Amino acid sequence: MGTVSVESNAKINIGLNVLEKLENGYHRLEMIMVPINLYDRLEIKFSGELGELIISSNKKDIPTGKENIIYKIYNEFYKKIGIKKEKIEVNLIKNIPSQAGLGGGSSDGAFFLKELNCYYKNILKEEELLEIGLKIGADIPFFIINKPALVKGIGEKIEVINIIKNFDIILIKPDFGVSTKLAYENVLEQDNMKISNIKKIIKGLKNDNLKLIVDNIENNLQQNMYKKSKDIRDFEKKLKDILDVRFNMSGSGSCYYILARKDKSKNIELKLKKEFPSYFININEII
Ligand SMILES: C[C@@](CO)(OP(=O)(O)O)[C@H](O)COP(=O)(O)OP(=O)(O)OC[C@H]1O[C@@H](n2ccc(N)nc2=O)[C@H](O)[C@@H]1O
Ligand SMILES: Nc1ncnc2c1ncn2[C@@H]1O[C@H](COP(=O)(O)OP(=O)(O)O)[C@@H](O)[C@H]1O
Repeated sequence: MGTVSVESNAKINIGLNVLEKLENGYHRLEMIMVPINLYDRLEIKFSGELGELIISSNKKDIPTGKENIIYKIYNEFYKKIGIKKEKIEVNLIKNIPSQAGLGGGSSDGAFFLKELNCYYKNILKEEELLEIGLKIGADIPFFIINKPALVKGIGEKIEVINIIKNFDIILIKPDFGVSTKLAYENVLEQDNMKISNIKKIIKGLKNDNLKLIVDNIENNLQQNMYKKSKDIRDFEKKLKDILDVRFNMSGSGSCYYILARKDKSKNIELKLKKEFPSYFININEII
């Protein structure tokens, strides 16, 4: 019984290598993922009586039925613990852009799962939560751990890394989204794909060497989408014309980010706001 309010944060991928395609159609990856201070909010009301999940949201383009990741988590959780479902109302305040490569849906799902488990007195262990998460979305396990990490497998092998968080993350997003499925399609058939040197990125993160990080970031899904999508090519050209710093796509996009020291990020923000006011999202940090 009662209502809780939970913030679910976004993430960015700092480097993303697609290594091989697996039997189940998913791809084996090697990437760095970091949680950032950009949040959705879940207002969760436990009724104390049997029933179903009712989702409402401030954003009309978000599904509020069984398509919502939160609904999938709800069904899977009760199936796992083997008790009748409780009527729960979730009001989802979306602030993380959708189809952006920021993990918004996956994060909502992961934080709802952690809250459900907490409501049932931590009936499931972390590895059981990770198992449920992975069944529903490859990015969900990361948000259950929710720390800077080297992530492998399809997204389930998570090795937390201690890093120095001493730079800003400037987020920019065009006015279109990217389907994750499309970003993965034929990615391994592209030739001269540049890959991230993940070891050097980790070294840069551990030693606060921003140049070493930035110089070694590549994203295979970005390169795949660049080949497939004129919209992506046009967007990158616009950024290249006004920026003299590297920018990279997060995950399957369409959000891009620039990593910059705090004394530089304000100037970049002003330049972006002047040239493309609708693209600028925020200056964020790793949390
Ligand atoms: C690309 C990444 C990088 O962090 O994040 P986003 O850009 O979505 O935030 C993730 O791999 C996305 O994870 P997630 O968004 O949970 O993917 P899912 O819903 O599980 O899968 C959507 C589709 O993406 C493809 N997929 C996803 C993960 C993976 N390792 N290999 C894949 O091939 C599959 O075609 C799958 O059907
Ligand atoms: N809680 C949710 N928040 C956002 N999108 C959701 C949610 N549940 C399901 N979706 C669907 O998942 C798709 C991808 O959402 P999202 O995870 O935000 O993108 P990305 O995986 O690129 O970060 C959206 O098109 C949306 O229809």
